Amino acid sequence: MFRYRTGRRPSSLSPLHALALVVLILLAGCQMQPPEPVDEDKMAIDRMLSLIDERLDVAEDVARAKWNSGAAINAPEREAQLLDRVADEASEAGVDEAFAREFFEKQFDASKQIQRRLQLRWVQEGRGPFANPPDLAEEVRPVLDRLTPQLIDSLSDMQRIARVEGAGRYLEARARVLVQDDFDGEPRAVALRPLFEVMAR
Ligand SMILES: O=C(O)C(=O)C[C@]1(C(=O)O)C=C[C@@H](O)C=C1
Repeated sequence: MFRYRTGRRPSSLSPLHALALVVLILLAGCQMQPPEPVDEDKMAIDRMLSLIDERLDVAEDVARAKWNSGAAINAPEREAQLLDRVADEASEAGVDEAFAREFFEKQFDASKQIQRRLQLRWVQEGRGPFANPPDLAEEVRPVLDRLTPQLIDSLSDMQRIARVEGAGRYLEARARVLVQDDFDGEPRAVALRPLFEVMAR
């Protein structure tokens, strides 16, 4: 038969010991919290990620324009032109030129990955030309051109935040929320690589 046992068990903690234990657990908990960037830095990281996502989104318009015109996905002369501008604007903004260059090269690579994967899909589907493709020179590239100075501005924030403890961890967590993961997240990983390389974990 079930019997409720009364009386103190020999191993019971005294109230003082219990309190000390609670304080110790709380202290350990505080120490285990990984360091986080301050709110202002978090907002700057979110802004950077949103801009990267916006730029990746433009790749589909580029792919549609090129699908109809038959232009090559790789456009090295356009990349060179953009990189010249990036170098000028980066040095004006105090952003390390090599960092800015590497960052934009990876954005081009990510865009080309998306364009190739989309066009491959359209080939497999036996797609014809699009009815209303966007105009590459008049409509699509100007969108990318407007993003360039904003991205450079954001790179200057990233350069400042790079040594902040926990910035890399925050970047990683927020990237999963704010940046598209199309095509198994490969273009996203490519676009973010230069940031992960500089961010403190
Ligand atoms: O403007 C184009 O033709 C694009 O394909 C876009 C873009 C870019 O991301 O800026 C990507 C790849 C090209 O090699 C050049 C530029």
